[in-house]
Amino acid sequence: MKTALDIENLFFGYGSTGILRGISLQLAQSQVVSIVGPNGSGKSTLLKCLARIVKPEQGEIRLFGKSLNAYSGGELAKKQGYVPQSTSETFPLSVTDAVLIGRKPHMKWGVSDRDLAIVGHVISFLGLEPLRHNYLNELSGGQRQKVAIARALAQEPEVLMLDEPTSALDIRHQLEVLELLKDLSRKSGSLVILVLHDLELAARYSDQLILMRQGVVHAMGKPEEVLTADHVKEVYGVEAEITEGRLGLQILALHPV
Ligand SMILES: Nc1ncnc2c1ncn2[C@@H]1O[C@H](COP(=O)(O)OP(=O)(O)OP(=O)(O)O)[C@@H](O)[C@H]1O
Repeated sequence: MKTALDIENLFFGYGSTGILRGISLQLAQSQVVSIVGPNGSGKSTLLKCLARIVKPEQGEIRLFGKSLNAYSGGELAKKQGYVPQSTSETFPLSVTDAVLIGRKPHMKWGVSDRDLAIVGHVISFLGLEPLRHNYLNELSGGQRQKVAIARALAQEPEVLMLDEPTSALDIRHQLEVLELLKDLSRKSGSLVILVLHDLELAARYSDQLILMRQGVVHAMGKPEEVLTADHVKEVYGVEAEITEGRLGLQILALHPV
């Protein structure tokens, strides 16, 4: 499988505080990769570096073989999409218009029939049809989160990054969104990178996990290789029993160590 992202010896800090400390990864297309790890371990910061929201102090990120810095804003927006952790957008913008913004990198002279078709498709795919004329400020937190995901999907990026995309969703919508993202990676060959806290859902829907601890990659690989009782203890400081369940790994967190 073709490498989509190649990250080499990445360092980043806010001010003088080092946050990411020498991260190297190669991520191929057509898969779901989830970044997991405790609060403050640098998951969102890593995603922000990959989305070029913040600039690493040291190291190199290559997207399809080309330095991330060498992409123009327009080129980058066609290749990758990013959904931040929380979206507090309350502009007086309808759901349809908000999703249509995702098509902007592809528009030439205006909105095409194809743009409208993609927007309509994504809206119905995410079950937002009944809300399509509603304004963002009339939506619940979970509905707004779905609109942010819909916009990123409408962008049709080859690399889609989502920071805790299911944090505001109920269990049914969590499953729906994660199924949809997995499907996208399979059908369109996209690389989907998620930051997730729920280890069981991460294991179930991801091809690979990146387990972070204090700004470094503690372990990376298939979910069953990464989510071992030893790793959970080392990284989260929790004694856990991990078993193979019907739908994937089941993690019973016993007590802090
Ligand atoms: N804008 C900022 N300015 C200064 N420090 C920051 C900023 N954003 C994050 N940090 C710090 O960087 C560290 C890593 O934060 P980051 O958000 O990447 O962690 P995370 O693993 O995503 O955490 P969480 O699971 O709590 O969302 C934390 O110690 C945080 O306090």
